[in-house]
Amino acid sequence: MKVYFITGTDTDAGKTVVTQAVLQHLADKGLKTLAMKPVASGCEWDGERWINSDAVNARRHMTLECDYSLTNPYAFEPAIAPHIAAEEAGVSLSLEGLLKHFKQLADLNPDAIVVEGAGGWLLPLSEQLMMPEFVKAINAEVILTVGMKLGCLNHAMLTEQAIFSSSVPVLGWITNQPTVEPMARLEQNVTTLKHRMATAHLGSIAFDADWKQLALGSRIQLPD
Ligand SMILES: Nc1ncnc2c1ncn2[C@@H]1O[C@H](COP(=O)(O)OP(=O)(O)OP(=O)(O)O)[C@@H](O)[C@H]1O
Ligand SMILES: C[C@H](N)[C@H](N)CCCCCC(=O)O
Ligand SMILES: [Mg+2]
Repeated sequence: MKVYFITGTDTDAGKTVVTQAVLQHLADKGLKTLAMKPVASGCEWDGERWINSDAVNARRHMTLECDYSLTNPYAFEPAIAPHIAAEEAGVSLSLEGLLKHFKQLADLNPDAIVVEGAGGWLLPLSEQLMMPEFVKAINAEVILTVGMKLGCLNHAMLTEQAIFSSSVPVLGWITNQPTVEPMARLEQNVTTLKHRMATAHLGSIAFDADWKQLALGSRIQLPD
């Protein structure tokens, strides 16, 4: 079983778009997939539970089925830093708790699990725990979403270095245009990244207001 962890240069970089593209790419290859958004802040009450739109979207693109609570075991209402949302909700986020839910997904025997982070790479989950510890524990390979805006060169290189420092393998990076107007000199910035990043450019996703309805699997390439 392969595990992909989708991180980004920042919140709003396009991790959810890239998560969709990765799930579609794997489905196009005929693989059995499940999705996980382990910790989500920014949720809506559906009458029974807190629901997060990233998790809902990812679930549309996985090929196996599971209960919502396995995709998104920790869901908090306010769109704030998750460790603060958890503390306010009286929830203690622990590595054991996260791994228990991940194992329930793995027990469904998928070929791949695609996990979307929250925010950027160095995300606190509690006073003791940071997201990279979970990523390492689930033996994930990281895909870095680079949200193409001014400042992204620094953020992309810093993030790649930080992932290396966490001793977690990086598969590569995907460029995403999160705004209708592309950043100035978009192509030159991509060229600079290709020159400066240590890992592979796995694809690029253009802005499209209808991205949720699009087949994005062919926009990226993942090694087998
Ligand atoms: N390629 C794109 N085309 C159209 N809209 C996009 C694209 N990429 C991002 N957006 C828009 O930008 C916003 C942020 O993107 P997204 O939700 O994927 O970010 P994220 O990195 O997943 O953030 P979070 O940390 O909240 O999970 C969304 O509202 C999305 O609709
Ligand atoms: C609410 C937002 N859209 C994300 N889900 C959470 C972003 C957390 C960022 C934490 C930080 O690095 O400051
Ligand atoms: Mg997201």
